[in-house]
Amino acid sequence: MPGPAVEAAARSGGDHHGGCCGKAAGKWEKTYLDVLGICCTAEVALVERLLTPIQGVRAVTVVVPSRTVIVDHDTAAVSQFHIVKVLNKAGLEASVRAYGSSAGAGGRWPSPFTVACGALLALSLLAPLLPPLRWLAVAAACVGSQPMLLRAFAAAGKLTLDINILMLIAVAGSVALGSFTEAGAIVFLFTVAEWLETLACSKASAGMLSLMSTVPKTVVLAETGQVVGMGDVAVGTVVAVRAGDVVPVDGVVVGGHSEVDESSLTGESFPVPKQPQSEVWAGTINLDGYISVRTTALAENSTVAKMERLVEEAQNSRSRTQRLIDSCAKHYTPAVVVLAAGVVLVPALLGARDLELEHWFRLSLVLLVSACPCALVLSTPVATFCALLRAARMGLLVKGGNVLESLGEVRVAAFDKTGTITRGEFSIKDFHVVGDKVEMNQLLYWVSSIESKSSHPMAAALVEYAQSKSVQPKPENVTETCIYHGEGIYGVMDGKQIYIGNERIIARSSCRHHQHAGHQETDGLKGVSIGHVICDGDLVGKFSLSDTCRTGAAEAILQLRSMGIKSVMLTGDSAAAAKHAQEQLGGVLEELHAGLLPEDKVRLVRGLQARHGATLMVGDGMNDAPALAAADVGVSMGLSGSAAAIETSHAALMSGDILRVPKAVRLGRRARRTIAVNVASSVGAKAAVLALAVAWRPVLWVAVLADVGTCLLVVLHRRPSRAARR
Ligand SMILES: Nc1ncnc2c1ncn2[C@@H]1O[C@H](COP(=O)(O)OP(=O)(O)OP(=O)(O)O)[C@@H](O)[C@H]1O
Ligand SMILES: [Mg+2]
Ligand SMILES: [Zn+2]
Repeated sequence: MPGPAVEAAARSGGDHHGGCCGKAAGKWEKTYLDVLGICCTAEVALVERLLTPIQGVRAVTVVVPSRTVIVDHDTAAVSQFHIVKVLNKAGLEASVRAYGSSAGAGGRWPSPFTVACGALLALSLLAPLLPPLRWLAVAAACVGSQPMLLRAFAAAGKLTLDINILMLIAVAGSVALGSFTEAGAIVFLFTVAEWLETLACSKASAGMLSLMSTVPKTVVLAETGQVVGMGDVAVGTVVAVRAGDVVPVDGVVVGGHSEVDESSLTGESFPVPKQPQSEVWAGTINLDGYISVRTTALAENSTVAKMERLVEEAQNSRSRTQRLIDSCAKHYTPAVVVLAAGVVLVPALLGARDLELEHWFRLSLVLLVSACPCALVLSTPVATFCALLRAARMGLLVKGGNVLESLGEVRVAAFDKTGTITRGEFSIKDFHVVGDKVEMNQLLYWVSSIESKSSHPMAAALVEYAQSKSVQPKPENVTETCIYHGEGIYGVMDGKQIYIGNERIIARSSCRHHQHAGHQETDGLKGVSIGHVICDGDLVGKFSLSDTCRTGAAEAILQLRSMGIKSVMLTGDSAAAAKHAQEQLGGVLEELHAGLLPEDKVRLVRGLQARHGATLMVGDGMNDAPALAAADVGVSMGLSGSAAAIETSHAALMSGDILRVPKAVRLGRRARRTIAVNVASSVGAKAAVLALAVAWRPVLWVAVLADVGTCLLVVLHRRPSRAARR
């Protein structure tokens, strides 16, 4: 394992950076930094203002709940250590996260400032015995506020009003009022709370998917045994993967047999058997056996790299609630600071003196301390961050906070049949020629060669069936193909125009004498899907295939029903096949819609949204993309074909376990509840402190305790519920 190198998503070849900005095509790197000094979104503005102007920095992403800053920069123009220096000059305690290590290495122990502050404060409590000791409280405040001073100056320099400035004013105010102990207590409370928050957040960021850290940087070429760097591997290269190795690339097995642990991607820990033609993914573990794999995607385009980028972007995409809170927070802080100033200036101008003025001054300090909406502003991102991570660990990639919120609001679930409710592994029940124009082997040769061009689950079954009759498909002899979603596939072979598909494709092929008589001989088999082969306008073959429902499909639909969510099936397959699946499920589905074209699915999803509200659609990412995009939450299932699906759907379920769908809805609901509790407690605590200050008397350290206490509560209030853990 190479040393802690930062993820080098080196984009090789004609990198689009080389040209456009006229710089030497540098090596773009993503540096992950732990920045302990981040308290809440107030510091996000500060970090962005510090880093964005640096020459060579292309993008800065701040993930507040894990105190992670991800900087996309050109190493030729700016080194990661220069970036760290800029952040540390502002007292943000930044460090480069070593690759694959658990994040947040720093912050294990309170900083020496905090310990010294605590010790001095404790000594100052002996002041009744020895009065001069009370000055130790001021010393405690000065020692403990070192880090705050640095950040306050940096924030002031960048004209951002952040918690450090407010706290310093409050400390200075209480020293001015002669309550030294209170000044020391504010600093001590604040720095201890910061340290505890850092501990909690480093645990969270340790969970941050650093999947890429599991992917090796070198590969072994299969034919020469030579070890080469990942950057030199082109698509189509055959690499060797020995037992115990981590699969280095996405690819297709071309030789050997083994079992692979895909839990890093799907969250499912049972080993999956792999043989020639099986797909394997980078980041999964080759448990036993030796396989040679033909690369189908380069390192940074691998599914695991897409997953990692997706989780990062998801952390950064703010949900509707969060945007609302952040915009309120932006106005809240300056408004409260102005109010705090007014609360002391007005009485002073009206001639208030001594005790009365002191009361107003204390009240204005309490207002100041309550001015930073830390807890409120953290309430959404922390809960969202943890929920997204938990989802990713169970193989569900959710694209951001608002998708998570929508998951929590779902009222109806629409399921695609093939590959979603059913395994999408068809078996051929019957395959025969019609008429005497074409004999069987010729038919099998045409069908399997043309179907080799289709990614439809039925196509694989038809190709396999032909091979079982020792007919080898020759896709290279297919001179033209066209996929008709919802109908079938068209291909030209040996000068013949061949259509393969369902009823609709017969109409499309303007098949001359299609008699409906054909139905009865194959409809006998219950619930099978019927396929037709038309060659130059003549019906020359028929076949029927059937699929089995996934285990757990009925259970998943029942669980959704127990959560008040109704389930419907939308399928392009025939009504017989849909009814057959419904019987296998024990009739749990409330509605069946069959024989749909992809655009029909979109129309039906919109109908469900209009009738019931938030709609969840679960389908395979390929031909259900429009319906998945139309739903409030479109979940694509299955690891294969997920690369495309990840782009089009709102969430990608990497495993085939349909029981994760109700689990995901529960996760969304739980995240919404946590956010509501966090918002209520942070607003409630501030209101209580202010009410106490006005009604009784303003006590500064209570205000600080309330502020940092609710921050801590929000950060710690993330226990995964038993349900979500199950
Ligand atoms: N490559 C193909 N070969 C043969 N028939 C096909 C092919 N593609 C589609 N069809 C026919 O068109 C019908 C609809 O296809 P479509 O992919 O829209 O739905 P589906 O995937 O079968 O079902 P679902 O909508 O539940 O996923 C299929 O049921 C099948 O009868
Ligand atoms: Mg389909
Ligand atoms: Zn804050």
